Amino acid sequence: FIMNQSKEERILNFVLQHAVRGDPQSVVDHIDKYCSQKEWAMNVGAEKGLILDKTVEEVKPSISLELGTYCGYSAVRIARLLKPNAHLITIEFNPTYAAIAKQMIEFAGVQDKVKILEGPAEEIIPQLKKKHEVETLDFVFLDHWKERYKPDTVLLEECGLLRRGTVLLADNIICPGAPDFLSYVRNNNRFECTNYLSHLEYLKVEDAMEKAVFLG
Ligand SMILES: Nc1ncnc2c1ncn2[C@@H]1O[C@H](Cn2cc(CNC(=O)c3cc([N+](=O)[O-])cc(O)c3O)nn2)[C@@H](O)[C@H]1O
Ligand SMILES: [Mg+2]
Repeated sequence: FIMNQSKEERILNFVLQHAVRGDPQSVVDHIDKYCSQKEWAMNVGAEKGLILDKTVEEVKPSISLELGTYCGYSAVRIARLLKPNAHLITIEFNPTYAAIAKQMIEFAGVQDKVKILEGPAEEIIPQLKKKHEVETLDFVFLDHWKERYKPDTVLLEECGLLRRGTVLLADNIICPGAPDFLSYVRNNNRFECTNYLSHLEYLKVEDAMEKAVFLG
């Protein structure tokens, strides 16, 4: 247990030392092993990760966006399921976390499918069309600050990044909770919502994910 390292560095080093390079499933499994046995961390985890997997397999997105990269656990989890030539853009505003995630994504061998953009989502979302050649998004995974879920959803719509059928999937609907996002999408007749009850990563605490399909 190396004290002068951050928890995120210890997670990365555990993966670098024990997981199989180039094997995204091995990276995902080793992050889950470390965070369930040694130190809790806010990765979406294995149980909610299955809901994420099923949604990605259902949508078969060509262009996906993730808000809140953290150590890259869900970026690797999503990228491992993407079809050839499909891409994930993931936004992370903490440079230390972004550097960890970059190494995690490269070790997993999915770096050709993932683009990490550093900065606050509210600044980067308006740049996606012109600067990052995005037309519209097929899939969005929300896992950043919970009070940003609603404003950034409104921003995505205002920037013309949602099209009929774009699927949003939001983590932590119960814990820590995103009440304004939940009431916004559930009371907005332009979203079709589904709730998936689950548990908080690595704990017995209840949590849920919300799927909100944009109806155009
Ligand atoms: N506006 C933003 N733009 C870009 N990145 C952001 C933004 N806000 C936070 N982030 C980044 O998301 C990452 C992860 N993150 C996520 C959160 C919010 N998520 C949680 O707080 C959380 C908390 C618990 N929990 O407390 O049990 C469980 C979870 O699954 C969670 O996602 N805060 N930082 C961090 O690296 C942060 O820099
Ligand atoms: Mg989360």
